[in-house]
Amino acid sequence: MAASQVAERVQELHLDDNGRGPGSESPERVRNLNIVFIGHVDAGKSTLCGHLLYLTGNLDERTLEKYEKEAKSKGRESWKFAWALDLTEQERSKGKTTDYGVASFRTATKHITIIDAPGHKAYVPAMISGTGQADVAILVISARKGEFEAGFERGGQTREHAMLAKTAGVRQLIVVINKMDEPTVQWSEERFREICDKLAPFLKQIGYRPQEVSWVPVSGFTGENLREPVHPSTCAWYKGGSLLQVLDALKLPPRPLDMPVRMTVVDRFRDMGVCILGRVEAGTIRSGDRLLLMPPRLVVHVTSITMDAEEVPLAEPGDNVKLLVKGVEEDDIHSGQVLCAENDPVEATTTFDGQVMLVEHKSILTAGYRCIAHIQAAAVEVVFERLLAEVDRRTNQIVKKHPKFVRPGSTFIARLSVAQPVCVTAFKEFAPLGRFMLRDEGTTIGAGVVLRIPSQRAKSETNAVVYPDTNKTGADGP
Ligand SMILES: Nc1nc2c(ncn2[C@@H]2O[C@H](COP(=O)(O)OP(=O)(O)OP(=O)(O)O)[C@@H](O)[C@H]2O)c(=O)[nH]1
Repeated sequence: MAASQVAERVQELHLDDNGRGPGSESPERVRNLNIVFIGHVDAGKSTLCGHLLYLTGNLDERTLEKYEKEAKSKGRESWKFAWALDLTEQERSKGKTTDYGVASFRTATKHITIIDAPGHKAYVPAMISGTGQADVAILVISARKGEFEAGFERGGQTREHAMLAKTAGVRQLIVVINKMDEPTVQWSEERFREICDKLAPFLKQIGYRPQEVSWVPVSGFTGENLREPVHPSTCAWYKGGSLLQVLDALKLPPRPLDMPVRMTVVDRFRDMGVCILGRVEAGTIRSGDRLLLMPPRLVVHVTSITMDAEEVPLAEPGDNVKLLVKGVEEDDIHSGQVLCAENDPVEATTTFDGQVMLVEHKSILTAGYRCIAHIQAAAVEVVFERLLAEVDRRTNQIVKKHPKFVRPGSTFIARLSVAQPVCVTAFKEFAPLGRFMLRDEGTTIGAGVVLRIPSQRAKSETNAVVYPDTNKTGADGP
């Protein structure tokens, strides 16, 4: 699905009133929380999303019956909830999500936008775009015998997705152990614990602190423990809240309202004029504002702002919005660009120093190596110009200067250059524009944070290599 179809999808789902009418000004308005569903193929992400929409009144009986009939006619009856998000023919006939789907619902305290990311390996770039917009990730694990194991082993998407979520800066993780109803599981505490015990050390290793992770057993298919806590006659040992209760209790991430505007561009299309889809990372955008599109440095006039198919007067950090704009042509706009405050734009660069964690790579890596860097929604070719230092990940101290090569598993600092200018900032100055992921031949090989932009060295008055805040790397670093 092109991201331009997102708005149509949201409308098709008969969404509830989202409380964002013209009078709903900050700070009283209900705050939005973006949640991405990630996990191995067939873990049950789409089913879970569809069932949550149903239980929150955003998927009516009639539509569900329609999906059920259509699914049955294709021999895929059990897929009826998944069809609420898997809307393309290709997705339905294959039973696989190929691009991320978006919908939203309300809980007692929050407006929640859900992003259903595809699980299949081939669709990781779409998953990266989806995750880049999220505040919270729900890592869906199938408890079914053999399925957890297949997803968690090397090459499975459980590890890769969790790592990508961490690198994309998603601080809160909810691990949903799904398919608890399945005959090989039957709400077994032993199976639940076995999965938690295997996953927890891995999550810690990639940087999630135990207090950032919640664990919830559910059945996306029967709906147990989604809205109401699971009945003790089905599961006597689980004493925590239902998935919606856990979501309701989450703290909202801080919103940098007072910073200059930064909105990452995810897509563009034409609909009564030129439209830009993206996520506000900092500042407040009001209709009537003039912004600067970087890197091309074009002035953009915002004529209206739409969120969840409803016009709103302003957009704040964390909001995924559609801007109707004047002053630019559709062809001027590309994913990965950043809309900025006109008097304080982010600069574009083709060179930056980054601290990289090389996770999976078939051999050693040397200067001159090329791969694809995902920087916000942009995918650009990147070259490792120079290896500057190898770093001990735990202490963040340099262990070797100017290494000739680095091995898989190592953390190092390198000077990187990209084919086209990109908008990045040092991670410690503004984290949302300071992260990147590296992929080669369809595999995620590493992740990194921007340490500095060499041309800006004079400003920082130092020639020394600058590191991310050591205290922060455990939580925010790659
Ligand atoms: N028994 C049982 N089956 C489930 C549950 N959740 C999902 N399934 C089944 O698992 C299969 C895959 O479900 P999907 O929701 O399409 O999985 P997905 O993770 O979205 O898959 P991709 O979109 O391909 O990544 C379908 O046959 C579902 O009916 C569950 O809680 N219990």
